Amino acid sequence: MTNQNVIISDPRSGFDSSLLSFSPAVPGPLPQPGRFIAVPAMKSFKNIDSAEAARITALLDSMRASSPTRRSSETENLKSWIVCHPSALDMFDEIINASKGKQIVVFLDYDGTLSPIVDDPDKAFMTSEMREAVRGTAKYFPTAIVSGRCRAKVFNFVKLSELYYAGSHGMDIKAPVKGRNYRKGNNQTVLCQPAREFLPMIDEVYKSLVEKTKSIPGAKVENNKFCLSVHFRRVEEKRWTELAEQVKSVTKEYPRLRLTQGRKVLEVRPSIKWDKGKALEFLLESLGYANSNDVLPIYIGDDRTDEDAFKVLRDRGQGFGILVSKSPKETNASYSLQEPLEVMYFLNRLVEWKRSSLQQRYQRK
Ligand SMILES: O=P(O)(O)OC[C@H]1O[C@H](O[C@H]2O[C@H](CO)[C@@H](O)[C@H](O)[C@H]2O)[C@H](O)[C@@H](O)[C@@H]1O
Repeated sequence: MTNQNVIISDPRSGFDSSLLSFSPAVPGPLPQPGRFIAVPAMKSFKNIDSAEAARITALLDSMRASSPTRRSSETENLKSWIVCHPSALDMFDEIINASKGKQIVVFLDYDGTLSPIVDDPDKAFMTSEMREAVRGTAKYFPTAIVSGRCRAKVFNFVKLSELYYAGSHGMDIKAPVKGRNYRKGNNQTVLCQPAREFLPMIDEVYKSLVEKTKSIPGAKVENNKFCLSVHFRRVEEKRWTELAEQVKSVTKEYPRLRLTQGRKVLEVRPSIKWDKGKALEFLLESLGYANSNDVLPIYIGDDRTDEDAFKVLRDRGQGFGILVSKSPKETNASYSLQEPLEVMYFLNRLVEWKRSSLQQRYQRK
């Protein structure tokens, strides 16, 4: 079916079951009937075929679900979820025990992990207390920020030159110029930009998206250098389908780009096999820990895109993924933290533990 209006249902509503087979590439929150009551059951799509309409619907549903509002009936679900994904604060001693004889390496997502989610992406500042916690962490452990934002923008928020930065979902990686000698005398800037050839295409698509979406109040297109974010957060929900259609009308001309979703955001990015998981592996290798048992990576993130990194850790059987979430989500992470404040507590505990164990070692000498 092409070039005609397609009526498609919410996958949970029971309409049009032929379209239920599409599932997002990454896991989402546990399906809970009745949870999406504000969502219209049917959406009307113009000028796109049914398969495409199903894909857009799935992306939008998945996007809604990644920023859910907690209802009292969900408290029970949360309790049972926590049993499988206990708080990293409660499991702190287990994490420390697992790190015996190993170098802890810390990976931190930015939005929703170090800074709270806010309406205006340009105002997602981290607190100075959080900055001190990250600074302390980097003093004792190699520490990387892994973000969907472009590297320069996330650096402007974090403002710590001693960190590794992987911007654009890991497609732009840089090590601190004066890197610390963790393992192999790494004092050079490591640079990895696997999507370089896409830069002109991304710029072109950015301009088209700005033009196409300018009539939709609240829509915002963010240029993250190797990828783009189209923000839905300040758009009236009844216009989300229209916005998604506009995005699709641009990206369908670029088969080498793909669409993924995050927290009230659609991301346009190159279809290359590179993601936050690959960035984590690249950074471990750069630090001299490829195929090594002497390392314990800890990755903390809140977003769908962080699942790629959680999965790498799970597949390697190494380290811990920690999901920042207040509601139950299907995840490859081992542990959870509820919000950025808890992330800060966790980082401070890591720092305190390391400081006191170094002190004890010094006193024994
Ligand atoms: O990988 P991250 O560091 O988590 O970046 C993912 C996206 O984060 C930002 O958007 C999200 O946070 C905004 C500010 O709180 C919020 O307004 C938006 O709704 C969220 O999706 C950032 O603006 C995007 O470019 C990143 O891709």
